[in-house]
Amino acid sequence: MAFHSDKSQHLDKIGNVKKLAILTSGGDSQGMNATIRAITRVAIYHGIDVYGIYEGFNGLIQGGEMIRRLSWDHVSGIIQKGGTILGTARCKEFHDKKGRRCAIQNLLLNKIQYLCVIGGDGSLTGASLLSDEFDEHCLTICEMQSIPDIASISSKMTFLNVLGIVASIDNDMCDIDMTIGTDSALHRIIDAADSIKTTAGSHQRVFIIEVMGRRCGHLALMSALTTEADYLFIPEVVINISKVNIIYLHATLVWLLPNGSCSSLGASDLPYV
Ligand SMILES: Nc1ncnc2c1ncn2[C@@H]1O[C@H](COP(=O)(O)OP(=O)(O)OP(=O)(O)O)[C@@H](O)[C@H]1O
Ligand SMILES: O=P(O)(O)OC[C@H]1O[C@](O)(CO)[C@@H](O)[C@@H]1O
Repeated sequence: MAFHSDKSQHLDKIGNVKKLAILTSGGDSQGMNATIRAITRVAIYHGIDVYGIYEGFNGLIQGGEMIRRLSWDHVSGIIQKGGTILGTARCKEFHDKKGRRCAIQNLLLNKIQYLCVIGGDGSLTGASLLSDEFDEHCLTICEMQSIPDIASISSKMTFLNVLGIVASIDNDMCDIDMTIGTDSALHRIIDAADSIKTTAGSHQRVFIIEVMGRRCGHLALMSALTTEADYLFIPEVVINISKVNIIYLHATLVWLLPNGSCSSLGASDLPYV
């Protein structure tokens, strides 16, 4: 493997090797590993030190062992695997400024100025806040003087570059064709729905299939179309369930709705069929 020949490319303004950290956050989605692999290897190719932050923003707030160096080999053999080798999480503390200040503190301590956040809309909102608040948090951290030499570290780290990559099965991000993970999730739903249909047909039963997608009906809509569902309920279209004509003993009646929509639709009141 040939590495980048221009050594100056990977040095920052004061001559240190650039450090890039990667984390995955929110719901896991197929393709996160391929993304981690691609970023790690391209960065290493350019002479940049790469770090993995484990368990999303939790790991960034915790620091220490949760931030570890990633080598070329660490990301070997993961391209086809679902989930994320870095682990993912939802992190309550990150919603608060105090949590994000801890995150900045750990980035300073590790001298990391480039951060790549792989996740859904929530994760990228958090990442964007981290970038916006960088100067403010640096100032507070210096004033608090809780870390030795923090003022000198902070004076050398004058910026934080944050890159967001949209990975979510929900496909709920505007201006992009498809979020990483959506297509694989769709395949899974269609496989499952196809199997359920044969049982529905054999028993003359109604099956309600709840799919994921949170407040976005994309997965439900696409899978309803491709599996010939008779009814489709999505958050984007409000339907009065009492007006839906339930056809008893319909051979393959399949409904699709994103998770969390059941109670608002009153679907729990449906008659047993
Ligand atoms: N408004 C926000 N401010 C700060 N941090 C946030 C915000 N929204 C989300 N986050 C952080 O990002 C994490 C993940 O967000 P969320 O649960 O919305 O998942 P997501 O990134 O949208 O992924 P998915 O689409 O797979 O659900 C949250 O647990 C929280 O730590
Ligand atoms: O059980 P949790 O943590 O709320 O996660 C479920 C949510 O995560 C997702 O799988 C991905 O965002 C959504 O489709 C779903 O609503």
